Amino acid sequence: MTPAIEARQLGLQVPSQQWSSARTRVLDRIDLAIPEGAVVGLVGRNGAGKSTLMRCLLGLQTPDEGNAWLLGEPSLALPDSVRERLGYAAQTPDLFARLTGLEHLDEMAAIYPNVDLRGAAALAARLDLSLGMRASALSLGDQQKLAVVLALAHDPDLLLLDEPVASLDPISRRDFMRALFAMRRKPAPRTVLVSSHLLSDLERVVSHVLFMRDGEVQLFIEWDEAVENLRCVPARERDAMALHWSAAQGGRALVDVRQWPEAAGEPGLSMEDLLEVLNT
Ligand SMILES: Nc1ncnc2c1ncn2[C@@H]1O[C@H](COP(=O)(O)OP(=O)(O)OP(=O)(O)O)[C@@H](O)[C@H]1O
Repeated sequence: MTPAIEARQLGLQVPSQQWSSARTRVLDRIDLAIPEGAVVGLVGRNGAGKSTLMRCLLGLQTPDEGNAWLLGEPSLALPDSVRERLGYAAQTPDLFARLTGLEHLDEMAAIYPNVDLRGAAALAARLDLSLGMRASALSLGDQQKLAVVLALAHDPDLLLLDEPVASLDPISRRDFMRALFAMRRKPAPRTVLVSSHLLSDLERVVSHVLFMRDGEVQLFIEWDEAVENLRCVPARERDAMALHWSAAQGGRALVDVRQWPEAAGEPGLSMEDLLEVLNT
């Protein structure tokens, strides 16, 4: 089956400093195939390249190496038939300051055939967001909520959300994550790529995790499989059997219990453990 999101050898370099010819690699030959219906948590420290990856996947930024495809079509030449099936909320909400939430939805309804105004209003109400206020009058958290409501309004098959809950209060975050989780239960498979630093929130909703560091994909795995088979264990030295090793906390290794059976008794895996071992 065609992956919902695919990247092959996707690479991007940017100038290291304003007046220098040196270049920094922001995306490092990324290969990726995200199956339809996956809800993928994109995790990495600040500057890992998460937003840049999303923009390249969406064709909003042109990579200087490799290619990407969304729903089987090249990211840099997406036909309208695929654009209509995409939803995207950027890290910084991209709104029209003078328009209210309802006016944003009307604008969308004029472009997209299947905008569900009732569903959008219901989600806004669940998130305690007023759709009658101009975007410029909304708090940053409410602007983020509106961006998410808009990204979901036309019931997209593929949703890319860049830190959608960073400015949300805990109750809105919980409601939003529930809405995201409910999407997985819809009959049609729906694919979601969502970046967040709020790992305990992600743990509840994702089917897969994608860890990035310095523009590279370190790990892409089904979360249930990771929880079942991976453990972080104390290890003073790098062992050939370890998948990753970190010198932090006296040394810790990421191991697979099928190759390292004594790790089976270690405490269960959390995303925080994984991030720490993969990033220190
Ligand atoms: N157009 C650009 N020009 C210069 N540097 C850029 C450009 N685009 C991205 N970068 C750099 O690429 C790196 C990755 O940035 P990106 O925003 O993708 O990271 P991120 O993982 O989303 O970070 P965060 O968690 O802080 O949002 C950063 O060091 C950023 O400064």
